[in-house]
Amino acid sequence: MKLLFINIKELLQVRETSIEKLSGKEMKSLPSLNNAWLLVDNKTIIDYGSMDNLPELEVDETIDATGKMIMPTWCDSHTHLVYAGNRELEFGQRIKGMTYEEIASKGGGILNSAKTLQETSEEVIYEQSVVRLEEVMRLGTGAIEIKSGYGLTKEAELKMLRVIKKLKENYTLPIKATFLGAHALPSEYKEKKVEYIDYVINEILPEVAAQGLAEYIDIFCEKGYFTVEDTQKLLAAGKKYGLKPKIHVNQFNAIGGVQTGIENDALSVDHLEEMRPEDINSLKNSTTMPVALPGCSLFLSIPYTPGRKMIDAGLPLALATDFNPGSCPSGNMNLVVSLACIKMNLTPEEAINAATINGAYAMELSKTHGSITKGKIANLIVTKPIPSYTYLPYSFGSNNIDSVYINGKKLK
Ligand SMILES: N=CN[C@@H](CCC(=O)O)C(=O)O
Ligand SMILES: [Zn+2]
Repeated sequence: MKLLFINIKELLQVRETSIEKLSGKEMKSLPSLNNAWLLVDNKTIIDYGSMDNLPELEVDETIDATGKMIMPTWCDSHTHLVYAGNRELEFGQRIKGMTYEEIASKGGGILNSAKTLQETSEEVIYEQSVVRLEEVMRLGTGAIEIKSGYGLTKEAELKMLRVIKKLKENYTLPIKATFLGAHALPSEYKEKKVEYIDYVINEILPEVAAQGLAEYIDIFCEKGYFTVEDTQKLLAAGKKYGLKPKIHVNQFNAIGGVQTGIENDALSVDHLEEMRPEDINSLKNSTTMPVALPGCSLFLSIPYTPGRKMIDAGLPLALATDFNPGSCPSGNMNLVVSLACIKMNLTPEEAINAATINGAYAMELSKTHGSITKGKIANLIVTKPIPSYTYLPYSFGSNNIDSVYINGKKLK
């Protein structure tokens, strides 16, 4: 099936050669082609060029994209999209003045979601997750990472990971699974944190690995949750099973988790709302991608990751949603890109790079996704007619997406 898009107002994120990621000043440029055509064969990007030089091509379908832009789909490298129920009651409590930490310390927060998930059947969790996955795909997400971490027992963690596996089987976009057994301390383990970490390492992790249910391992390295020592111990154990780290660090406090992540060759360190100069320095010359989650900052009214400062220091940066019931009940990458510009002072070019190619890197997908490059997978966003790509982050809250293609196929 050959598909030809013609009269594309601007083809964005066009990279002749495949790149892994962009850092510092490189993020300023978003290469594009005006008045372009794009040829897709089945699921692969075959060729592109200017309409001034459109060759004679035999195709099955021609799509006129007059006034519209085409770009790679968003790569959302940090989500908790599989969960049960919601936390709207806590939303009300926060509006009345309680903090996220206070709610968590009273048994709400992650433990609340874990209780609901434990009591919900695998089928129902799957059905609820499908609704969210299809929604974010229609919003332009074409590659996604999903974490466990609302199970907190062997049975419930495996149940979550099986739901992720079923999503992988039934949807054609790439989905990466992360094991986040150390997301919070279950109440049965209060005052017994060492025992819980040992339970995660000795009981759950081997089963996750044996069943091939995860690519990555994660931990919430934070005051009141898990320490740097817990993080070191868990990541070392994960390594034995070939699980690379992608970890939650520096959300409320900077306690050294960035360095532990880097020392353990973390693919990414995520959140980073609280960054010390030494955290920025440690990330220089590392292969670890820093990931900002501005939707979480918006929803919890906490500081935004100092993305401007980090890019100015020469670092790469990826953007992701953190889609979860407690700190960011939205999986809308378009909003994330707007927030990165409005609240973190990223330019539209930097934000789009962070949400495409750098997001792909944070899921080990940059060889196949994240840019318009010959041979890459045709996961595409076709915008509505818009004046420029700056209009995407500028018109925050508007849906500028006309259609989305996954593996060269238009979503219904
Ligand atoms: N901070 C840790 N985990 C999630 C929130 C989980 C929750 O509140 O349910 C996050 O990334 O923000
Ligand atoms: Zn998260």
